[in-house]
Amino acid sequence: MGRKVHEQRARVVTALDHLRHQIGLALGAARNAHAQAEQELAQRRLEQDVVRTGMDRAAADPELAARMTTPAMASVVHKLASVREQFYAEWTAGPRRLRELVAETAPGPASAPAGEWLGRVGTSSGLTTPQLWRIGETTVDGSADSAFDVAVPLLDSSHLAVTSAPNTRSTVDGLVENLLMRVLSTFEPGAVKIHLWDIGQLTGVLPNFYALSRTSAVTVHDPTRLSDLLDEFAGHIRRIHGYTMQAGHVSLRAMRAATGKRLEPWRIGVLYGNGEDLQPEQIRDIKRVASGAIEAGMSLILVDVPTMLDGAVESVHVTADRTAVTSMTGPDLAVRLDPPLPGGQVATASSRIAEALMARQGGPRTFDDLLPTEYGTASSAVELRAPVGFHEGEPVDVVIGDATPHALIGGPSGSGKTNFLYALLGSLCARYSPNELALYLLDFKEGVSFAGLAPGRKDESWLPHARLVGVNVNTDREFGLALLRFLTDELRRRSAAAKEHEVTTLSELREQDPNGHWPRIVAVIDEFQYLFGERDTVTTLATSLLEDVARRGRSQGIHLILASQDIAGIEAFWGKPAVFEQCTLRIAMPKARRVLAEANQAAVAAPRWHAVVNHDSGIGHGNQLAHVPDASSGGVFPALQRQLWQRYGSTSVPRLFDGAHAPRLAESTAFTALSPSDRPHAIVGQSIDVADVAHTVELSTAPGRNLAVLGTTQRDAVSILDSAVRSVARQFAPGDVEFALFCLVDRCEPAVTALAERLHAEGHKAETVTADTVVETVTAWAGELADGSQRAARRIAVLYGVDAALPVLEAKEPGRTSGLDHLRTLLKQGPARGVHVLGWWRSIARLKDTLGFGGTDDVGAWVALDVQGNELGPLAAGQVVHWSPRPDRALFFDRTTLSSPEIVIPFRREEDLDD
Ligand SMILES: Nc1ncnc2c1ncn2[C@@H]1O[C@H](COP(=O)(O)OP(=O)(O)OP(=O)(O)O)[C@@H](O)[C@H]1O
Repeated sequence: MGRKVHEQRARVVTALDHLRHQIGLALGAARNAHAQAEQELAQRRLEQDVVRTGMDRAAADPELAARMTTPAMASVVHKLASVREQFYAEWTAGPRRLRELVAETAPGPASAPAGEWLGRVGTSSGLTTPQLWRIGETTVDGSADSAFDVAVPLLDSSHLAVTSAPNTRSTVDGLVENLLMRVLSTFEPGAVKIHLWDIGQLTGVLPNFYALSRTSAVTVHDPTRLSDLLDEFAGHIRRIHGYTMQAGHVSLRAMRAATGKRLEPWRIGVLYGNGEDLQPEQIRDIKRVASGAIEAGMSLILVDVPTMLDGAVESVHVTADRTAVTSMTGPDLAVRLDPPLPGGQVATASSRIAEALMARQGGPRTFDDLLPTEYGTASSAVELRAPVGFHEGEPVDVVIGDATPHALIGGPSGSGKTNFLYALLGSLCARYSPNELALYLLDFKEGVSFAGLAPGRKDESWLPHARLVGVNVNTDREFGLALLRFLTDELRRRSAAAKEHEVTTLSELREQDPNGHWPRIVAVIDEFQYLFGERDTVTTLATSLLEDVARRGRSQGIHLILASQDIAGIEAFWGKPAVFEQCTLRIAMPKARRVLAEANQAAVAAPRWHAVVNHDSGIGHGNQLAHVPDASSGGVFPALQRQLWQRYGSTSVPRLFDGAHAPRLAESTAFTALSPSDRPHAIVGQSIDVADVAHTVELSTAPGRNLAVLGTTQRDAVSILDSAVRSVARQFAPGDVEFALFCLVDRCEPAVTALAERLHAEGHKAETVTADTVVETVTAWAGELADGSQRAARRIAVLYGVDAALPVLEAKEPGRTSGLDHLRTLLKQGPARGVHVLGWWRSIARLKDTLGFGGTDDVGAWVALDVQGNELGPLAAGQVVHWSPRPDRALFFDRTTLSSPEIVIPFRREEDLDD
């Protein structure tokens, strides 16, 4: 038993010894591995520390030097030395390559030393821009040989954020001035606009730019008005973005490349903060502007404005005098900034660029500068586009088309509205032929502002594009209605044609119907608020017609230009927002109010002879300021008109409607066009209409085909009878008509005699009847009606002052029918037998007396002079008649042709013209 136990124990002890040995071995191996790992770690740490510090600096550092000289670290030191050797062997070419790169992408003033360019005016037209702009240099190993340029991207590429250590403002200013001067000296003047804003300074931001700040190249903004500057930038971005996208380009740069034209200047906004946070909304606006700016050719340089911009932005942190670190070169390289440019030389260079810019923009432009070299070559199929003025030497266009179908022009009296209209009309008419553009011009102002566009006494020429010129229509609001009616008729005609050709727009119609005559129509209504001047049916009708034209005109190429003294004009729109909203083109003359959007104050600040042209319904970002050349002083417009007239003049003459001018029968188309007819019409007076037409009464055989002239105004009454008789006479050969002129009022005798002589001269039979023979004549004429025989000739009885003869006519002799009864017979039965009465009654009561109980049916047509509307109702089928008598106008009603009475202008007899 004892031996067995002993053997067992010995086995255990042996096993344990073996185990201990094994553990000892394992532990020894682990210790070794650990020691090796620690050494490797120390080597890697040393390697890292040396790389971070740099070999040379590490050797000078006691702690690092001690570590490096440890024998265990020899391999590390050796490796680093060989890597460094190899790197420097390659790097010797590095600075050269970088220098070449900068020279290539930052040519000329963008990187060259100032002595080579400072003071010279740039020449690049700005189709492309340098990609980098030098700000300084740096070196990796401190040696001059390995120095290379440090340059930053800016235009079309990036924003720049500059931050500064305390007391480095002069270095920062030097950096910014240097950069801006390189940019300004690269391009021809005007290609870059710089906006300076400094939270702490009203003036004195970059004072060496003073000369440029008097031009549009540099604008210094009020420190309290950052939001205005940001709004302005946002407006430019929206506008530029709008038109580049519309033309199918993603950015201004892409559009420039595609079109080969520099359409806009680059804009650089330099914002100096003070390192403290701006207001949250200002930060938000800066970020918003920054995010869309690059595509619109705008870059921001933010100095000590603590914000992170999205997208492309490079940074420069000025650490000490002329020293900075930049995002281009990384945190390890200290950049030596270029020395500030000599202040005097910068000021001189600024003056030179400013002078060159002013010379380039030219002095005040003239009307001739608005005109193209070749006239009449533009097509209006898509739109009308013409410059109307200039801004900093560049033309400012007005576009009338799909997006801006109608225009509203406002400005106080004398602010140049009429001049603007002339500039616009001249610029348009020189570009578009009368086949492309037709004008309808109406001026409600007293005066004759458009009269020169129609043929006149002084000048035989006219504006060939003008189809209608209406002047002095301030009391003839109906003429405005007539124009609007004409335009709605034209709308209808055009939409019918469009339907027929299965198209919807004018440009498509013109494509489908190339031989059709489809000019764009522009109707100008100056002082249009007169249309809405009273609470009456004219206003109601004008409103609905105007809304119709405004809504539907766009697609049919019918455009309105409404001009007014601001307040009055805008108030006229109250309750008619449709028209106002459709006028997306707004033109505000200086001091115009309410024409632009409420918050848009551009017109307040606009200088004299300028206009704010806004194609965005008056919203601020659409503002384009334009100096409008003088187009209205003597001889300027007429010179163009004469050239255009010589070119196109043989086309039809525009109609001139002059409300202050009494029309003459002999000059009226309605009269001159008359020829013999078996359906004679008596002309009563000129219509208030777009076409040169007259109101007439057909003298047919229907009952009631007689005419009554009512009122006391002898001159007009005589004129109306005169034109009625002369027009009838013109429609008959001698012998086919007979006239009896009843002179019942002595004062009419000269007129009656003159008319009789005229009729005789024309070969007509015309007897003169006086108060003494009136009864005898009507009795004879009535007798002839009664005997039933049909006369070959028509007979016209013309009675001047029937009321004066009533006592004689009413006189009754026993057993005989009175003269009055015979007259009644003539009125009642005459028309059916070719006998008509044209009579003048000086009061309605006397007319009623004449007609007796038979009612008014026998007078189917009447003309009222100084008679109030309410007296006329019974003569107009009981309708309410709105009529307040006014000089030289009359109210006409013919129940067979008119639904309600209309205004006529009596023709003036030649004998009365010198009144
Ligand atoms: N751009 C301009 N350059 C030079 N003179 C101008 C210019 N614009 C207007 N004028 C002159 O100023 C005067 C008033 O201009 P205009 O008649 O165009 O003003 P308006 O606004 O139409 O005034 P109103 O409503 O009283 O007729 C005219 O004598 C005109 O010749």
